[in-house]
Amino acid sequence: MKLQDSNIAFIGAGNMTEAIVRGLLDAGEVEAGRICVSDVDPGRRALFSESIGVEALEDNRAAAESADAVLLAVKPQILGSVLEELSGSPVEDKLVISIAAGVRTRTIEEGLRARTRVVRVMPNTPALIGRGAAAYAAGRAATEADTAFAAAVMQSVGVAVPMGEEALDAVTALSGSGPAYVFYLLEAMLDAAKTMGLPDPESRKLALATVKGAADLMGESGEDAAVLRARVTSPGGTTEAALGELERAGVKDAVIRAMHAAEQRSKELAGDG
Ligand SMILES: NC(=O)C1=CN([C@@H]2O[C@H](COP(=O)(O)OP(=O)(O)OC[C@H]3O[C@@H](n4cnc5c(N)ncnc54)[C@H](OP(=O)(O)O)[C@@H]3O)[C@@H](O)[C@H]2O)C=CC1
Ligand SMILES: O=C(O)[C@@H]1CCC=N1
Repeated sequence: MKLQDSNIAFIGAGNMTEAIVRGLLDAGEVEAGRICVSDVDPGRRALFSESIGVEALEDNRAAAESADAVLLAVKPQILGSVLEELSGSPVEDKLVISIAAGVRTRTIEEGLRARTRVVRVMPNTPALIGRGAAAYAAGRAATEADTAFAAAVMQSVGVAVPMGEEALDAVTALSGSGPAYVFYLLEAMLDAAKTMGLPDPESRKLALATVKGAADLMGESGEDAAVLRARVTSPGGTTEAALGELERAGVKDAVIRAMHAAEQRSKELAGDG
């Protein structure tokens, strides 16, 4: 099954579906006519049909039945009811890709059929601009072609790496939730810049270039974060003063605790926390 020749249905047309669909369309990987979404919210359906230009239905079964691959993108807490709705339909014989945090491929197989081909993916929202980071793992009945298809969807909106399913809770904590940690840091940096009297548009430009530049420097140099941090930190200088505050406030430990909390929450959403 080739990505360009396939019809994809997204069940749940929320933030993550919007990021992936807009990312796929912008990348020119899939024609709008091959994408259908379904959602309970008329406002979301209107956004997809009117602004994004793809079919948007209220009926999950109808959306899924006309597709070659069905991407489950509702909240983990309501995935069970959506699986009930889809069970006994032709969806059970299609490739099912789930992006729901925590929910195991086995749970989806049990909700549909043991031989339903399931691939679980953990994406993130920068997929919207083709800069997503995703990891994926195959269920018991998924073929290599199925895994390749899910990988192709995610690679067309960013980087995608295969992982054992047992790693996906940790991946969720790292890259699934990760953009929020960076936005949190940016919020704080920009709040501080404002209190120092810096003008908004310039602060935003400088802060974004700093975060992107630091990430790219680490990627291109291949150096560890600690080495690059040391190169910024002149003895007795400004960075040392700043990092001292971060250390005293226990920020590094808090980030570590935050990621463990996200991983734990992913396990709880799976029902085995
Ligand atoms: N946002 C992110 O960064 C990431 C999200 N994910 C996963 O993606 C999934 C979706 O997350 P996200 O897009 O943020 O969530 P959203 O809440 O933005 O989107 C879910 C959408 O599904 C709708 N919905 C609710 N019930 C049904 C139903 N029975 N049938 C069809 N649609 C329904 C919701 O409507 P309403 O709001 O009215 O309930 C909402 O529009 C989650 O499982 C999450 O774990 C994974 C990685 C990253
Ligand atoms: O917060 C969440 O549960 C989802 C999964 C990863 C990012 N957003």
